[in-house]
Amino acid sequence: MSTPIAIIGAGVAGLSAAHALHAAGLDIQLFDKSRGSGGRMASKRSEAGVLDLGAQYFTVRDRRFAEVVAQWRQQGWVAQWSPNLYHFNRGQLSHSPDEQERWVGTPRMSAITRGLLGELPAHFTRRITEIFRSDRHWHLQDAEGETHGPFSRVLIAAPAPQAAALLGAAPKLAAAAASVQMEPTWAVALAFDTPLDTRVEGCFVQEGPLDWLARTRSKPGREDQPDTWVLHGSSAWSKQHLGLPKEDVIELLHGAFAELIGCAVPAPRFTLAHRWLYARPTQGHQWGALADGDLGIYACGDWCLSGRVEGAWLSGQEAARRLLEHLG
Ligand SMILES: Cc1cc2nc3c(=O)[nH]c(=O)nc-3n(C[C@H](O)[C@H](O)[C@H](O)COP(=O)(O)OP(=O)(O)OC[C@H]3O[C@@H](n4cnc5c(N)ncnc54)[C@H](O)[C@@H]3O)c2cc1C
Ligand SMILES: NC(=O)C1=CC=CN([C@@H]2O[C@H](COP(=O)(O)OP(=O)(O)OC[C@H]3O[C@@H](n4cnc5c(N)ncnc54)[C@H](O)[C@@H]3O)[C@@H](O)[C@H]2O)C1
Repeated sequence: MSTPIAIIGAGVAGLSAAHALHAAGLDIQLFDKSRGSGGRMASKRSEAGVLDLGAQYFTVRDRRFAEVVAQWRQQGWVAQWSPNLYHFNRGQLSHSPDEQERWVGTPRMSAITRGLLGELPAHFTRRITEIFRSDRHWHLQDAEGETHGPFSRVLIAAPAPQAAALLGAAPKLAAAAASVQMEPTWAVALAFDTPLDTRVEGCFVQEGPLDWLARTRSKPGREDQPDTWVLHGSSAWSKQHLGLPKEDVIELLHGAFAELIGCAVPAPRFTLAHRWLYARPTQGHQWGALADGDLGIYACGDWCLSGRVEGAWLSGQEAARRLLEHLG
């Protein structure tokens, strides 16, 4: 058996790379600090059903991604979502239909990463704190003080600030990752006993504290759920209110929602708030992935491309391609 490759991060990018490397016949091992896969495309189980707190849907622009999404559809991992779309601007809620194809995981966003993970070897609740070289191989140190290895190569698929912290052995890659600013997003979920009397199923909000809101049961595979809504704070608002207690965030975003939705909004029977510290890069890049083939260190993630699900998947593919190219 060959010395395996370590992949840090089991979000879309890490799993995209893992798949490509596994398909090429290489041994890989995934490490993630969370309890499961998905990263920012994770879904949370709650007493009000499953909630997509991060990525809400994805669009497809790249041909290679279109091909893989067609396979995911055949496997039953994704379906098209055609919400009754609105936008809110200058105090007005307006119907805003368009022709864009939008996709969601079924019956939850995390079905995609769960499918990609399959039987791949993975270690969860392992926050990697250091990557070091010894005896011509790489080793990982985790937050519990445990060491993992040896590995022939290491691929880091974490958000840019977290990747930068692990890239000490590759200063040029570390500098590139450290140059990427990522902004936070507060996400709030509200569940109502009586369905809200509105036709809105998704809304782009262009002013005030909110950026986006979606009605969960309008998404395929979630029709039987209670009437839950996911609200996202804007980057500016989320940054300004980063340290606010969750109860206050819920109260403020619930208030903003009630003001714009245009129907009576009773007290929710269930609420939840989640803070995404590194939700989105402030700008896209065209790096594809970062690589130092001599050292055997690679980095990928949405921040290397578009800051979206598609960018994350493509970046994972590019990191794997460059690794395989270096292997010859
Ligand atoms: C609120 C929100 C809404 C969004 N909406 C959309 C949308 O509608 N459409 C869209 O296309 N995109 C959306 N996005 C963006 C999309 O979710 C991301 O682009 C994509 O999921 C990023 O995937 P990734 O694999 O690059 O990173 P991540 O999903 O962040 O995966 C990185 C993984 O690395 C792990 N990790 C980090 N550091 C360590 C460490 N030291 N040790 C071990 N593991 C570590 C993390 O736990 C995580 O699982 C949204 C994001 C957020 C936060
Ligand atoms: N909140 C966060 O942290 C986010 C991190 C990363 C991405 N986020 C949002 O994801 C979607 C995905 O972008 P996309 O794939 O380019 O989607 P899109 O549907 O094409 O929308 C892009 C952008 O265009 C505007 N828009 C699109 N359709 C309409 C419409 N029918 N009416 C009005 N405006 C429309 C809107 O501003 C969209 O944001 C994207 O929403 C990221 O914000 C969140």
